Amino acid sequence: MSVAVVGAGAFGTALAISLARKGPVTLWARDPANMAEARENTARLAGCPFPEPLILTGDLAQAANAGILLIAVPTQKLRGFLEANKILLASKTLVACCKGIELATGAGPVTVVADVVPNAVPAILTGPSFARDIARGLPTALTLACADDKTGQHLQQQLTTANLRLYRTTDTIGAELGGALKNVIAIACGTAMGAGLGESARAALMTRGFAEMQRLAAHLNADPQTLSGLSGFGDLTLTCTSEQSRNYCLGLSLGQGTRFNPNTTVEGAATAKAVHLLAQESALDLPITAAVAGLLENRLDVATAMRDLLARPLKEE
Ligand SMILES: NC(=O)C1=CN([C@@H]2O[C@H](COP(=O)(O)OP(=O)(O)OC[C@H]3O[C@@H](n4cnc5c(N)ncnc54)[C@H](O)[C@@H]3O)[C@@H](O)[C@H]2O)C=CC1
Ligand SMILES: O=C(CO)COP(=O)(O)O
Repeated sequence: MSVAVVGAGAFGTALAISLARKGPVTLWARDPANMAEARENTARLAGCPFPEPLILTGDLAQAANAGILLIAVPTQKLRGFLEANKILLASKTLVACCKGIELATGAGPVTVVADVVPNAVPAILTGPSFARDIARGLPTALTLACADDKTGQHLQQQLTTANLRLYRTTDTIGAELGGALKNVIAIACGTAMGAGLGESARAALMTRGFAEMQRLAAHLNADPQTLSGLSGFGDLTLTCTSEQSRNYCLGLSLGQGTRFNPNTTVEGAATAKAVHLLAQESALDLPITAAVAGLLENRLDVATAMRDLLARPLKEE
């Protein structure tokens, strides 16, 4: 079955470049003109030329000729994109390539796809990977989650490349939660590092953040094993420790009190608010997520957030 990538941001472009190394792949962009001339996405992924088999198009109908569509638009834009194009996308295998929880509904990307295009087969591709690493052909391992295991096996075969190794699960809820929540914890870690609180504080936030991820996952009936895999623990590790991460960098600027470019895609910002709301509705204790939401909504400053976290009642690990 042929593959197309829909959405030519950094991640969509990188996936298309990677897949084009093993055969023809179509990349749909809202505005392909500059990329067509340069054969490169200079705005989002400069320095990574398109391989010859990458077919760039601005015509979504052309991309939708493929049976498998990788949808790489930010989570908060996913529903609108699907609504606008659901006739073209009907009956396709739609693989969400985004990490977040929808602010308006508390739903993850797979649920959003299933909601809007009920006759499509939904899946998600997630895990530790910077777009530039994938585009450069560096070794990367990701999680492919699809509730229908037969389709999952097919996707795993189709989307694995020489450098991009996919593991498979049927636990779509666990996979989407891992990818969404690690961004929130990365903002917390960046904030701590930016404020000069040190690497021990970061390790504590990563570990207790992981406990929050597991708590929410259990509440939503995800498989705890999934959170320990690439889409959870793996991506948490990458995102909380690298200045290549936009979520981590937003945190750094919060900690340092410096300006951050508001046009940057930082999925953890809306997700922190969405998950904080969800936790309040379900009486779940997610203190790091609550602190990140408070910082982003200017209800808290860094010193107060840290003091509050340290002053919580002592408990068993
Ligand atoms: N950049 C990275 O290293 C990685 C990103 N991701 C995930 O990929 C998703 C996309 O992120 P990036 O590609 O990095 O963001 P980006 O900021 O580079 O690009 C976002 C793209 O979405 C397009 N877009 C926005 N709204 C749209 C709409 N309504 N309809 C159609 N297209 C629309 C924009 O034109 C842009 O091309 C995010 O969920 C992110 O978490 C996942 C792994 C790695
Ligand atoms: O998801 C990513 C790495 O796995 C990319 O992280 P950022 O969105 O924080 O840049």
